[in-house]
Amino acid sequence: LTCLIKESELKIGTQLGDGSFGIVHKGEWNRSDGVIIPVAVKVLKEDLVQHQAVYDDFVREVEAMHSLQHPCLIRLHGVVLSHPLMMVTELAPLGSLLDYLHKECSHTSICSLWQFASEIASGMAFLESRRLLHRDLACRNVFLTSKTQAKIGDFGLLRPLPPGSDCYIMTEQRRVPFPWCAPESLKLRQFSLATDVWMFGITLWEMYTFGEEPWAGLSGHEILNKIDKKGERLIDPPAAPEIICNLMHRCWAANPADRPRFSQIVIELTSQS
Ligand SMILES: Nc1nccn2c1c(-c1ccc(Oc3ccccc3)cc1)nc2[C@H]1C[C@H](O)C1
Repeated sequence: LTCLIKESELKIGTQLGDGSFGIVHKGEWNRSDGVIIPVAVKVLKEDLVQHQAVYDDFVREVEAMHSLQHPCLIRLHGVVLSHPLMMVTELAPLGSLLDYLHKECSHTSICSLWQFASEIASGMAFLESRRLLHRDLACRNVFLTSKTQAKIGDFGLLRPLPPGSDCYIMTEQRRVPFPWCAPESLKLRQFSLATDVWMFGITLWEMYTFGEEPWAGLSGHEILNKIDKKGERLIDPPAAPEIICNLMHRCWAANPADRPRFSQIVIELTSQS
């Protein structure tokens, strides 16, 4: 494992919050070359890697994540194979985009949101180019390393697409974020590059509503009924420019094949800004 970190190299500080799969602390990593790096340390929940098979699977995933380097992805520096496991990653001093939107609320300028949207699309286009799914794209899993830099995190238990197929049937009992899910994910537990695009549309909606909860108060069944049977979609956020509303609706096309690819979305968001 190329990215093993010894527990003795880590100094764990204050708790930053409760991320997905575990608690996150601020920390310092005393790298073997003597450089001290500010990091975030995700202490994974025990039950996550209980069984040896899951543990081995996870260690393989980490190898894949460690190899992904992109300016719009939170860098995974390595893991500490302690009990519980710890993931040592790049620190995002401004925390999650969701918390930032709630705190800053409408003080976040529309052009900052546009810049964040372009950066998220760019990070997702990189995952798409490696045929890797995120499966849990949402504002809670986007982090700010500065007021002008958003990075995607928690591409944690991403699953490489089975060779030759373009969708992944979800099996493990991982909790599914219903309000962010495409109809085919809710109906058939299918996840694909196109379902990541649907989730990007929901993430855009979260951004331009400054962190509102999509389909608040509805059950998975009620959401599926609305988006699948009735073809309903979330209300256009008043703060969203026409072009962003148009993009959201294309990401929410009922037929996955009609949704844009991230490579296309990046071109639209960067050429217009
Ligand atoms: N890196 C961070 N910096 C500051 C605050 N943070 C970070 C992470 C965080 C997110 C994901 C993660 O694990 C990864 C990252 C990349 C790829 C795979 C897993 C570690 C920390 N989580 C938080 C806080 C926000 C949430 O409330 C907990």
